[in-house]
Amino acid sequence: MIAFERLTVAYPGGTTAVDDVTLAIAPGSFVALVGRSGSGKSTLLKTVKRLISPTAGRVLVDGRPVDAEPAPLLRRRIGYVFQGIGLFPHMTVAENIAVPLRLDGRVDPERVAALLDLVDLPQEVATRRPDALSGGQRQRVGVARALATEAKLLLMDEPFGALDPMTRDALGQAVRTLHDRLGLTTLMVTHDMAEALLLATRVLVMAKGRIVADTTPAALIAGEGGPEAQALVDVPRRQMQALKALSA
Ligand SMILES: Nc1ncnc2c1ncn2[C@@H]1O[C@H](COP(=O)(O)OP(=O)(O)OP(=O)(O)O)[C@@H](O)[C@H]1O
Repeated sequence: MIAFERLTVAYPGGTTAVDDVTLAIAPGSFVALVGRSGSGKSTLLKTVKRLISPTAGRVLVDGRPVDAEPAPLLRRRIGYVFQGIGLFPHMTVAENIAVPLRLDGRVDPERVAALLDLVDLPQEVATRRPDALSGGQRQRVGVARALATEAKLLLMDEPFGALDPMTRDALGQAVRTLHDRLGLTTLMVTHDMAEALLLATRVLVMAKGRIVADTTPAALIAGEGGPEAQALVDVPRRQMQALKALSA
């Protein structure tokens, strides 16, 4: 569904954010992209939606280079959820969800209602503005909007970053359920290795612009994937041990 071929992104200041990355993501997979701050995760993700152009190499979606069609057509096929969500504050929830539908020329109140159902939001929030919702509810609106045009590819950049742990956990599970139910291909950037291990079918670890581990959650928990990956897995592992020690 996505292929990166010898992809390099160097920013004008001289930082090579993505350094010669080659990998393919199969349809239906839920891939978590983890790594320390500044390792290049967001930059890699943004090249899929053509928000950033590569310095070298190319990105393919559905077997076609992303620059083979006008950007709006490409973007319509890709749902994108990020931490700040970017809801329009002066529009109602329904209007926000309808933005991609309007661009498509097919605003339909029934579709908006179905999307609210899909993300488990009550219909009564449709007429509220985003500032009258909780952070978790706003994030659900972001997911509904991302899926409005029936995109099969979902990109998420720290989608639950600003949420409390219980809301974060519930939303993570909800997105995984939607992924399974709708047959999506999902690529999610997260700082949280526990979240990656619990939600993803495959985990990519980035360091200094390179993919340094590409494996399954089970293999990572078994101690595989190399030192960078294990440094990240060690965080939830140590927390679990500390909790066990407390209850002993
Ligand atoms: N617009 C930009 N101009 C110049 N350098 C940039 C730009 N955006 C990102 N960078 C640099 O590129 C590198 C990778 O940044 P990127 O945001 O992709 O990392 P990240 O892994 O997503 O980080 P974080 O987890 O903190 O969001 C960093 O060194 C960053 O400072």
